[in-house]
Amino acid sequence: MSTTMTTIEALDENYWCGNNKINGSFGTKTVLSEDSIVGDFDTIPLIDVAGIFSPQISEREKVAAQLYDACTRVGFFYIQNHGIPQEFVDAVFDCGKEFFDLSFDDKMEVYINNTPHYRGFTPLGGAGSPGSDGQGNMNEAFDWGHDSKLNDDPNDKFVDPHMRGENPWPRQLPKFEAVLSDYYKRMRAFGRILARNVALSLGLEESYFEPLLTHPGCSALVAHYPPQEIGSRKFGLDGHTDAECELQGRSISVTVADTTLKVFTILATGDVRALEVLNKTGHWVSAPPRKGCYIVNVGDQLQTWTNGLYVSTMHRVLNYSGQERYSVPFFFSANFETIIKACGFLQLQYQIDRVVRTDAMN
Ligand SMILES: O=C(O)CCC(=O)C(=O)O
Ligand SMILES: [Fe+2]
Repeated sequence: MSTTMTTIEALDENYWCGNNKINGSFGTKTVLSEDSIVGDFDTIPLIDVAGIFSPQISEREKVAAQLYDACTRVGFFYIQNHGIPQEFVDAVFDCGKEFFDLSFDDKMEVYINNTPHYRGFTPLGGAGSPGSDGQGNMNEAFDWGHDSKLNDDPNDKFVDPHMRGENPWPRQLPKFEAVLSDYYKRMRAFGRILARNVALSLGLEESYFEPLLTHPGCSALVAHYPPQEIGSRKFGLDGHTDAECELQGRSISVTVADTTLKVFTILATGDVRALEVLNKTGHWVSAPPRKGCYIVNVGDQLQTWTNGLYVSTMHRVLNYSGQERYSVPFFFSANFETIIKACGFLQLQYQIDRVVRTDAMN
């Protein structure tokens, strides 16, 4: 096995498949209804994360306890008081809108398939499973991620030819690269702090993940979802978890090469409601934007690291709002060459958890 790829190791038979899937493959959970419901939004917790910046361990522990609760029960949570100024977010949205307003030919100059490392422009309908009209998801997007200019690790020896590569920037928009690069650096810095609190929430040393986050293969995208006809059975983005384990149409479930997996996603939603999260009873619950908040969700890496204790929950986008929608997910990932495997301590922990739950049911 090469050490220049992100790998999910085969999981032991006690691996619990979260609420959605087995060993990283999609969609084993039964969806009881295709229609969304106006859900109880309290089921997606709101966490004030100001305490993660506190020098006092008691403050950090208070946040960690809430993270534990949200990540084990839901896999999604809102965060407020995250310290990222709104103008940084707005600037990325503005750049995204300018980009999507370019002509199709201009956008195609940075076509994603012109790079081997998944960067640049995906046209409307160009990703996801094609429907009866041959079109995929009803969104267009621009992806960017780790490259030599964004790297902040002088010891980064990662040389994989597939994920290692430069971002193609649109020549028509002079500020685009600077704005998206600034945002990337800020979100990576925030992700590293949040990862310390995730470690604390798991009863690990706060620095536990740090050696794996020195040149993390984070990526981000700005997406545009045009309004969809109500009731149309097209998706803005079809049901998925944040694994992105798909390469050239092949779904890869156990060993994942040439792609990055997500530890967690930090999503700026804009102000248009369209995101839906599959809750534990198999219903799609709307997750509306909340002012000043990001939505964070557990990705497949974290689900694997925690042996399924933290759940990577399925979600989708349906834009029935009648408005143009934009969103900016930032996918926080580990170093490309990290081998992702469930930690022994957490395997034990989860087995104990499961015994307790079984006892409680009897
Ligand atoms: O735009 C959204 O609300 C969600 C986007 C998303 O789930 C993704 O890009 O993985
Ligand atoms: Fe997602």
